[in-house]
Amino acid sequence: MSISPPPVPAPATPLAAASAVACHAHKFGGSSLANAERIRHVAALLREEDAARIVVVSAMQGVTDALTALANCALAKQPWEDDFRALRARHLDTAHALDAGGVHALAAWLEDEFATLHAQLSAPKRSPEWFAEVQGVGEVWASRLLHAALGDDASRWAVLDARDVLEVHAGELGVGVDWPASRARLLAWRGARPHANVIATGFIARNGNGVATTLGRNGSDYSAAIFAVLFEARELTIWTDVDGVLSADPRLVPDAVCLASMSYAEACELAYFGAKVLHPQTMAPAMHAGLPIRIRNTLDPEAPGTLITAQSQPAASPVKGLSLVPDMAMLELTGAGLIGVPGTAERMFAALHTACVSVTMISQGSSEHSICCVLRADQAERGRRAVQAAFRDAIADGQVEGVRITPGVSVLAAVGDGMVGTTGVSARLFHGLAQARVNIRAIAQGASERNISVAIASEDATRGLRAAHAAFWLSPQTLSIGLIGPGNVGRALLAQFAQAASRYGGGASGLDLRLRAIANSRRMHLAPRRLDPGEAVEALELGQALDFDRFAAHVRAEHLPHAMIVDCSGSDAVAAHYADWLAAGIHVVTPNKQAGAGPIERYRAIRAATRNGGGHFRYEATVGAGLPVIQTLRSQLDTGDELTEVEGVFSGTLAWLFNRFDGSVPFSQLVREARDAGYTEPDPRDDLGGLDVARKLVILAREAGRELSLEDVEIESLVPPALREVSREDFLARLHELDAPLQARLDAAKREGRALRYLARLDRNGRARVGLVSPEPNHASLHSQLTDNLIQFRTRRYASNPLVVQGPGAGPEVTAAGVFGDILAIAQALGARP
Ligand SMILES: NC(=O)C1=CN([C@@H]2O[C@H](COP(=O)(O)OP(=O)(O)OC[C@H]3O[C@@H](n4cnc5c(N)ncnc54)[C@H](O)[C@@H]3O)[C@@H](O)[C@H]2O)C=CC1
Ligand SMILES: N[C@@H](CC=O)C(=O)O
Repeated sequence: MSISPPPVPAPATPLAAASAVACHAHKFGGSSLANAERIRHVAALLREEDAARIVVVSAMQGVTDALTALANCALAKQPWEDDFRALRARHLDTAHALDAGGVHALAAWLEDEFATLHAQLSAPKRSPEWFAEVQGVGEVWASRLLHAALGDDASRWAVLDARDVLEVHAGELGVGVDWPASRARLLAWRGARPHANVIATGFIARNGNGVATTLGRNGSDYSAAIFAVLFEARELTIWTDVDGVLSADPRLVPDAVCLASMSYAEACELAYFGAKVLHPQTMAPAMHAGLPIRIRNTLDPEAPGTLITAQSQPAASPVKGLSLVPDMAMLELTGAGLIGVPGTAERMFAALHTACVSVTMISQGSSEHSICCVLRADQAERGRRAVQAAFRDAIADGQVEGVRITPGVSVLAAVGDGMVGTTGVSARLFHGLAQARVNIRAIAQGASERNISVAIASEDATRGLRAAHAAFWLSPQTLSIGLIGPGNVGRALLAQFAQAASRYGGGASGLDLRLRAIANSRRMHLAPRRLDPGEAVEALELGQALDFDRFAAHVRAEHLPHAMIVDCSGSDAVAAHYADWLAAGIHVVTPNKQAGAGPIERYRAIRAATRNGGGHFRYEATVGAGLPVIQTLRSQLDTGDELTEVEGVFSGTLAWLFNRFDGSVPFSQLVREARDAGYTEPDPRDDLGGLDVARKLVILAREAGRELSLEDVEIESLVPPALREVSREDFLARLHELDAPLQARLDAAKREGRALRYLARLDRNGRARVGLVSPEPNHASLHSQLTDNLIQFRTRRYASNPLVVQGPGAGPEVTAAGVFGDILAIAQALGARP
C-alpha cells in the first residue's frame, strides 16, 4: 500500500514566529481522560514540561459512543433520557472533583452544556450537522475539564474549540483539510489569545460553510497531527494506555515487544493491516511536514515509547510488526478463458468498486488462470454477486468456471522497511507458519517489499501470528519448559538453571530456556512468560490443583517455537503421559525410570511417537545419573556394534552402602545416611529390593534392542518379606530389621576373605539377574569407591576387554547435570550451539 499525503501548503505567515515560541504537541485519548483521577494525572504531566504546549484531547473514555447512541436513539424516537442523565451525572461528578471550590464555575457551565444537548436531542429538526454537533460535544467538555484540572496554572492556558479554526471538507479518500483557511483562522484566534499553551478539542471541525462536522472515528489522532502542523510543533506525543507500538497484538502474542522506533511507512502499513497504531490518515500531515510522532503511555510516562519518523531506525529484525485482520473472505475467479485476456482484472475490480466492496489483498499467479482477492466477510456475498454479474456471459459460455467465496479467512501481514532488499524474510515467515502447521491460502507482496501478506484460515490465525512472531522476534531455540517434581533432583536442576541463566536466556548462545510451569504431586503453577528458577518452588505453593492436560497445553505454547517437559518425579502416573506428550510434539527429558523400564507396550508407544515426527525423548540420567552410559552404548550400536553382555554396579546407593558396610556401623544407619544424601529412590526399598537396579538393566537391554521386561529379571531383594508391603513410613521406622540378616551375609563373605557387592548382569544368552554377591578379589567393583557406578559393556568390538563407564552414579547434583545435559542435547538437535 502506498500513502500519498495530501499537500500541506507552507504557511504564508509562520505561526511559530507569530506565537514566538516553538511548541510541543500532545494528544490525550479517552483512556487517559477516563475520570477525575486520570485527568489530574494528565494535568500533572503537562505541568512538568517547560516548553509551550498544544494539547489535543479526545472525549472522556466511552463518551463519543454514548453520544452517538443518544443521537441514534433520538433519531429512532427511542428512549434516551436515562442514558442522558447518566452522562450528565458522570461529567458533573468529574467537574465537582476537579473544581471543588468552583473557581472555574465548571459545574454551572456543564449544566448549560447539558441543557443545550437536551434541547438538541428533543428538537424535531435532524440533519447531518445536528448529528455531528451531538457526537462531538464530548471533546468540548473534556477540554474544559482538563483546563480546570490545571488549577493555578490554568491562566496560562487557552481552550480552543476546533470548530472555530479547523476547516475541512469531505474528500474522495476521507476528510481533507483546508490548510490556508485553517491557518488564517488560527492566526486570528491566536492574536486574541496570547497564552503560551493551548488545549484544543480533537475530532471536531467546521466545514467551509461554518457548519460543525467531525473527522470520523479515531479522528482525534488526526486532529492532533493537523494541529501539530498548524502550530508548527517540534514533535507530537500521542498518549495512550500502552507503552508504544508493539510488534503484535499483545492479547494474542504474549511475547510482543514494544518497538523503539518505526518509519511513517511502517506505521501506515501496520495501521492499515489492523494494528491499533494510528490511522494512516493521522500520519499524512505528519509525513508531509516531517513531524516526529511519539507514542507514550500515560500510566508509565518514564517509558520511552515508540518514535515514528521518516527514517526507519535499524533493528535486529527486518520485520517491524505483524498484524492480523480477522473476519475476511476470499473471492476467487477461475477459468481457462481468463488466460492472456486483457482487462479481466479491470472488470473484476470495477464490479467490486461499483458494489462498494473494499479489497484488502490481491493475488494472481502468472498463469492468469485465476485471480483472487480478500474482502471483508460482511461484503463478500455482495462482492460475489457483483463479479458474477460482470462475468455472466463468460460463465454461461463456460470460459469462466465461476466465482467462489471462501469464508473464515484472516490476513496476516509482516511489515518492515528492513525487508527491502533483504533475502530470506519470506522464507522465515513461511517456515514459521509451516512449523505451526498453518496452511497459506494466498500470498501477496508489493514491489515496495515492505509488506508480505498471507491469507490463512481464521481458525489458524492466532497460531499463525504467534509462530510468525516467534520466527522473527525470538531465538528459534526458545524452549518453553515445564518441570515436574521439584524434589532432590528437581531442585538441583533449578539451581543449575539459575546459575546458567545469563548463558541460556536467549543471549549470545541463541538458546533460551524458559521455565514456564512447575508441578509436584499436588499442585502446579503456570507462568505466562517466564518463571525465575530461584522462585519457582515458592510460586508452586500458591499454585492450583495439578491437571496434566492443562500443564502440557500451557507448556506447548503456540507463541514459542519448542516445548519440553522435564519429569524429575519417580512417578509411574507421570510416565503414563509421555507417549501423548511426545506425539503432540513436546520433548521429554527425565531421570525417571518408569517409562524406560515400564510396560513394554508403553515403551513401544513412546518410541513410536518419537519416530513418527513427535518430540525428542532423552533419559540418560536413568542409568548412572550424570554418567554417559546410554550415549556410550548408543554410539556403539549406531556405528554397527552389537551388545553381548553387560555387567556391573548399577546403583549408587548400593555401591555406597557396600563400600561403607564393614560391620562397624549398623546397615540401617548407613541407609538413613544414603537417604539423607539424596542417593536413594523416593522409596529406598526400590534400591534395597533390587528393583531400581533391575530397571536400569531393562533400560540398557531395551536400548540394545532386546525386549526385556522387569518380570524377566531375576531379582534378589535385601528387604525382608515382612517389610515389603508396609507403608514407606513404617518401613523407615523398622529399618533396623535389615541389620541382622545383612550382618550375617557380611560375616559369611569375610570368612572367605571376600566383600559384598550388589551387581547386575545381562549375559549373552539374555539371562538377566541382579543380586548381592561376593565377587572374586580381582573384580573391578572392589576397586570403586563411594557412589561409583561401574558399567562394563562387552560387545563384538569390546569382546575380550570390556568398555567401562565408571564414576559417581547417584546424588541430586550429578543427576540434575545429566538431565541438563539431555536438555542441551535436544536444544542442539534443534539447531542451538550451547
Ligand atoms: N536421587 C538420585 O540420585 C537419582 C534419582 N533419579 C531419579 O530422579 C527422580 C527424582 O528423584 P528424587 O529427586 O531423589 O526424588 P524426590 O522424592 O526427592 O522428588 C520427587 C518429586 O516428584 C514429585 N512427584 C511425585 N509423584 C508425582 C506425581 N504423580 N505427579 C507430579 N509430581 C510428582 C514429588 O512431589 C517430588 O517433588 C526419580 O525418578 C529417581 O529415580 C535418577 C538418578 C539418580
Ligand atoms: N537411587 C538410585 C539413584 C539413581 O538412579 C541409585 O542409588 O543409584
